[in-house]
Amino acid sequence: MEPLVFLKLGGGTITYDSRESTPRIDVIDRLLSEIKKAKEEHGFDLILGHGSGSYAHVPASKYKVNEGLKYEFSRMGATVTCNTAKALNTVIIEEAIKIGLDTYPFSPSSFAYAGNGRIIKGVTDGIRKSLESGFTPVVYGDVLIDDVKGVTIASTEEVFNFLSTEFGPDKIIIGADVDGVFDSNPTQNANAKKIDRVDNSNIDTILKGASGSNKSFDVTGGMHTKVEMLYNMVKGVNEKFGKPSIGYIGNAAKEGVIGKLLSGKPVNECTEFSYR
Ligand SMILES: Nc1ncnc2c1ncn2[C@@H]1O[C@H](COP(=O)(O)OP(=O)(O)OP(=O)(O)O)[C@@H](O)[C@H]1O
Ligand SMILES: C=C(C)CCOP(=O)(O)O
Repeated sequence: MEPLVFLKLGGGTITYDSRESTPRIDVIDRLLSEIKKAKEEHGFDLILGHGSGSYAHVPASKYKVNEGLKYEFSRMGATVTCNTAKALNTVIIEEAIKIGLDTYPFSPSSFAYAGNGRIIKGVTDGIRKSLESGFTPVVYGDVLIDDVKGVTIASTEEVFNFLSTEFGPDKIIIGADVDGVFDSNPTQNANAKKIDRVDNSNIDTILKGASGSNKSFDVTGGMHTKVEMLYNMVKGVNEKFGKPSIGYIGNAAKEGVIGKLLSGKPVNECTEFSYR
């Protein structure tokens, strides 16, 4: 069996923040090419995920989708948000087709079910079989039907968290628009210092310095949620599968960083996560 890697392409990297529902096609193509090359050279299995950026975060925030079916507009808002998330997924798949990367889309709204904001059930046979058949399955942050709230938002990290308990990935990479995790928000504090490693010894301190996203429309918690969920995934794989899993938050906006992380080459623009 090949090593299994999860890779998220952050919404802030693959879309324009200030232009609603506008993809950065050049960045998407570069990242997909880095992925294709690394896969051809190193032969790992990959589950690819992508955030929503200025696509679904905008209606999710406008229609307060995370509050569930509370308002008269909630059902329509959930459908618009779900459809908008799918629209970016369609762009990613179209670009992968052009580049020759064999992807296959899996919408979390169709395979996963939530309970009070967390995924509690999901059918993953199709994802497993697609991996065995040589595809790169592609998932994304989506709207899910929720047992308690009616509907909820599941970030790509939440989807990865669920899939990590099923598949036990060896490596989990979160591609963001910063060089990793800093001791405070680097886009607001020029003196912020980058953290090279996160593990059992410093996770609590690091979480204190990791705040939300800079984007006004973000509904999934920014860097704080990423740090918390990535650490928990790495820990969870270690405990459930009895093997190490290594995590990275790295700068997907800088050329070559994702390719190197996928290939196991040294990278400065990242923070490494482990559990001992
Ligand atoms: N301690 C920190 N270290 C690094 N970045 C931080 C920190 N605290 C806050 N941030 C902010 O978090 C942002 C990354 O989170 P954000 O949710 O915007 O990423 P994203 O890749 O667009 O993800 P998503 O796809 O979930 O929207 C950075 O651009 C930065 O402004
Ligand atoms: C806003 C929606 C529907 C999903 C957000 O997912 P993320 O961009 O991975 O945080």
